[in-house]
Amino acid sequence: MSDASFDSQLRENEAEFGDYFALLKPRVMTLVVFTAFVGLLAAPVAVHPFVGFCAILFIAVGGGASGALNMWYDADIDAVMKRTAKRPIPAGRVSREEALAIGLTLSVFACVFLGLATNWLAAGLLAFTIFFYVVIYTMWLKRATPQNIVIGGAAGAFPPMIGWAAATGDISTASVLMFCLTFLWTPPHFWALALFMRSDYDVAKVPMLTVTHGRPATRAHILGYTVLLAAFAVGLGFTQVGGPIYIATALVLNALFLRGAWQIWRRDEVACEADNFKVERSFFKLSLLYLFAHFGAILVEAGLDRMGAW
Ligand code: HEM
Ligand SMILES: CC(C)=CCC/C(C)=C/CC/C(C)=C/COP(=O)(O)OP(=O)(O)O
Repeated sequence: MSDASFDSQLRENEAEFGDYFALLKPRVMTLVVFTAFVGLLAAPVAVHPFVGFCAILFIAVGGGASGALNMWYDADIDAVMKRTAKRPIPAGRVSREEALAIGLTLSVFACVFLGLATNWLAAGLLAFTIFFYVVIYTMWLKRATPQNIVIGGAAGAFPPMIGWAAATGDISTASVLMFCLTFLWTPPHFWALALFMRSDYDVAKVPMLTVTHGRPATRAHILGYTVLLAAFAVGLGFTQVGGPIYIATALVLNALFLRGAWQIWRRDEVACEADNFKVERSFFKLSLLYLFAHFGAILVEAGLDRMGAW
């Protein structure tokens, strides 16, 4: 990483509150926080609303802190990619040192206060998730292997387990199943984006699958993982996490997701260039709806179970 070149061009412009907030990757973290929220509420124990609120707040702060640390380390990559060039560090509004200080401070704050508000298993899982995203994914795998997001995706899959642990103080089969759902979802989610952003990663020399193995291989990987994900996601409906509403949701969304993956697999470069990756872009958007709806359905099923128990 070229510290000097970045630091010399930093602070050309004054930072505003929005720049510091942007360091926390708030848009991506919405879904991260939602899955943590579902993990917390799906757990079969009653959590005091104030404790639940604090738990979600500290998980959100921890997630945001990991985003700031990611931006601190990846400032060189972000500066050369069109999608990320306007982020606060490459745009020269926040320095790398500030991002590092904010990321570390908020990480410690979030883990300690989550521990105090709930329990130390949840705090330990949050600390491990931040470590995994920042050190294992960002500092190591992202620049080392095209399997970066398959392995690194584990980081994004932990939040429902953290939420569950915050409520119960343990790790159970149900929370591991929620982990697996997000883990299997991450590759199609990300590779769809990589298909229409390939030139960005090319320029930044990030060994994403699209760069190292090309788009046809990436399309085949998307289809393969989507089949695996669909089998798992529908199967989940027949476990303690699922139920009829979840199954109906999963059937519809997995049919749509499989159709999208199939269409992507059959596409050639000419068609992609002609419609500016329309199919890939809508598959990426569908991936967001997909995870949101699955976790939403898990939440509804948990609520119905509780009502049945009353
Ligand atoms: C290693 C795993 C992952 C990678 C590499 C990845 C990568 C990305 C990238 C590059 C974007 C575009 C962001 C931008 O334009 O700034 C994105 C968007 C997004 N990701 Fe992921 N993602 C991963 C896992 C997750 C997980 C686990 C979640 C949630 C549980 C998630 C939720 C989102 C959301 C909500 C967006 C849309 C943000 C927007 O509206 O702009 N991602 N992802
Ligand atoms: C609670 C907690 C600590 C949650 C962390 C959740 C987490 C690891 C989410 C990963 C999602 C994400 C933004 C990946 C981006 O990859 P990238 O960094 O390569 O993307 P970029 O190019 O947009 O920076």
